[in-house]
Amino acid sequence: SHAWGYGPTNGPDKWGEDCPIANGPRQSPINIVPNEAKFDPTLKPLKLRYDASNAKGILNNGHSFQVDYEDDTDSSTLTGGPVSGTHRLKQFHFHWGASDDRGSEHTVNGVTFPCELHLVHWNTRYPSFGEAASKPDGLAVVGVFLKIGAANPRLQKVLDALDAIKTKGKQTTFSNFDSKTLLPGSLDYWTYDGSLTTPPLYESVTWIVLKEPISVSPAQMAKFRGLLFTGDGEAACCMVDNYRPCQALKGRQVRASFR
Ligand SMILES: COc1ccc(CNS(=O)(=O)c2ccc(S(N)(=O)=O)s2)cc1
Ligand SMILES: [Zn+2]
Repeated sequence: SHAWGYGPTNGPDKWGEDCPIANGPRQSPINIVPNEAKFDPTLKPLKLRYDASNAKGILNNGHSFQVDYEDDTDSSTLTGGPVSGTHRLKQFHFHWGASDDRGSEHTVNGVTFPCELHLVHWNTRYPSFGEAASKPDGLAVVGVFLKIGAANPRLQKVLDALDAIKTKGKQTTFSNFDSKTLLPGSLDYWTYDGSLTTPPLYESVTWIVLKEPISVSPAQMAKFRGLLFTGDGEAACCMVDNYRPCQALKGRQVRASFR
């Protein structure tokens, strides 16, 4: 069976053929309707403590690119927020569009953003990421919207590394990067129970979507769009529109950490 992707023959509307959970009760992403999100005063502030020295490498995985972190100690963690216990940062990656009118996975009142950052964390009540990834409380992903504006200097180190990982399977070292610098000033968030937005689509993610976007310039967006889905020697296919459309809420409650 040909691998999943974002094309006409292997894209999101085909994923259910290999992954029946694609039509499950807690799929992601979703459209967030702020007026229908209930402020929950019991939600704790989000605590993100990241150690720049844990950054390991940057990889073109053929669907996006990701920056991988050492996760053998509790030095880069998410605590508080809607989750209990400690979650370790595993990787961050992005989703983006072929043009600035689309690209994010979550939407807000139907509004799309050109790009969305995902910081993936796993619950240390489980022995490893692989164990946690399929458990209902196994993962916590922080989503950050990117909005067209001034160039974001915090993105530049990541974007400058992309020339070295243009094609699928390429990776290079990437060290000393504090992913906290990618976060906006406010950590106000919406949270809901969801899933991975790519196969295996496990319903294991507590989503934490920040209300405040960070900026990205058109020139910086062009760098994302310079990547390829395809590997060396294959017919080149631009890595764009690597986002899953919004999924049905199916009765889920979205909570807000702010009034
Ligand atoms: C076979 O075991 C596994 C376990 C986990 C994966 C997925 N890998 S992953 O967790 O990094 C993510 C995929 C999609 C993410 S999103 N867009 O929702 O933040 S995170 C693959 C195989
Ligand atoms: Zn993602």
